[in-house]
Amino acid sequence: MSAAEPGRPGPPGRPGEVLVSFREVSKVFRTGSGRAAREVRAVDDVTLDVHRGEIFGVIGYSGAGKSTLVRLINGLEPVTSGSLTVAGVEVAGRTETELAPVRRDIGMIFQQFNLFTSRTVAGNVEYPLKRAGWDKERRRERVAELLEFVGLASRAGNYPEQLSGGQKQRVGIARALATSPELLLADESTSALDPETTQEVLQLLQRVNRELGITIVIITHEMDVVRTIADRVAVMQDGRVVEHGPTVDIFARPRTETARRFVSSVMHTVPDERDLERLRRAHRGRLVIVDVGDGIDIGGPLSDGAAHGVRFTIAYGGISVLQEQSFGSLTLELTGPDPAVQDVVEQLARVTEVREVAA
Ligand SMILES: Nc1ncnc2c1ncn2[C@@H]1O[C@H](COP(=O)(O)OP(=O)(O)OP(=O)(O)O)[C@@H](O)[C@H]1O
Repeated sequence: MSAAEPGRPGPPGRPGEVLVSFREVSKVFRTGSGRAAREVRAVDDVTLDVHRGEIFGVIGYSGAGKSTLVRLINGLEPVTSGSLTVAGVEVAGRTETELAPVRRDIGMIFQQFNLFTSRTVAGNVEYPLKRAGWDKERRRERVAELLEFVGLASRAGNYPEQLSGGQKQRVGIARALATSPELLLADESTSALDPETTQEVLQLLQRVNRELGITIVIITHEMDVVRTIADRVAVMQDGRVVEHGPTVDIFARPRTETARRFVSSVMHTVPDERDLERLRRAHRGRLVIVDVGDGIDIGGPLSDGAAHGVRFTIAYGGISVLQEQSFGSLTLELTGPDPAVQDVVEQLARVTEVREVAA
């Protein structure tokens, strides 16, 4: 298994085929000894599939277990229990020697780039090729090809300290791609970058995925990163995957409080506590938050309500488009006779998710 090289179109990938499979995977760190002994369940009973050819996002707050989850994939941390396979090969319980062939097919990039400061840009990219035993001429060609792909051909002789953060990450990406891995793990790869540079690096990762057919698992605490490039996403909290699915579904219908908070950090369609306080002061009627989007018809219940003396006002909300689907939420104030308002709320609940704003 080996991904296409820069310059050549990559395989389109076979959507749906599983590349990484977690089955009831846990990772427990044990620190200290005697009375100071402590156990941290960094990854707790995770069952999850990453499909070949996709960009899979892992989002969570600090300490949720994202880095540990991803480090299990290439065996940087051994699994405590459960089964974890990469391209059908079991990773759990393997020795370092047994892991070597699996690792050859996995590249990794890091938040702090982890470049060798004493080597040039070309030297950094060449390093994994040397380790893999490539001869000098092939290494030279491959390095040139990779630097061309990431747009740094003119910086081959520079040292990392002469580069911007975004350029350093592009060197990190070229180095990670050197031996044509099938899977790229990106650990907070844009967290040290400003918003504009973040977009540049994300666009490059998108090209790595689309043009070279490389599957990407990207860890982040920024929902904007997920929105920009992830096809599917897992939301982590306290070591557990509390929600996962296509990015559009998580955005359109977040089911857990954690996912809702991440979505509202970029969507601003759901009022936060401060907004709610203001809304309660400004609106005396019954306030409900309803999810809206393609295929959700809230017009029916609202027109029926109007026929029974219920008026509605849009107090807050918005609608956006992601991957060609529209979704969002509206906060409605309903006024009128109590039984008729109650009837409208029940009718709305039949067509969409309705959350009541407590008075
Ligand atoms: N080597 C280790 N020894 C002991 N505990 C660890 C170790 N690595 C991680 N942990 C603990 O495991 C939990 C999950 O950490 P992890 O770094 O995976 O989370 P994260 O979501 O990636 O957080 P961050 O975004 O801050 O890196 C934390 O409680 C952390 O302190």
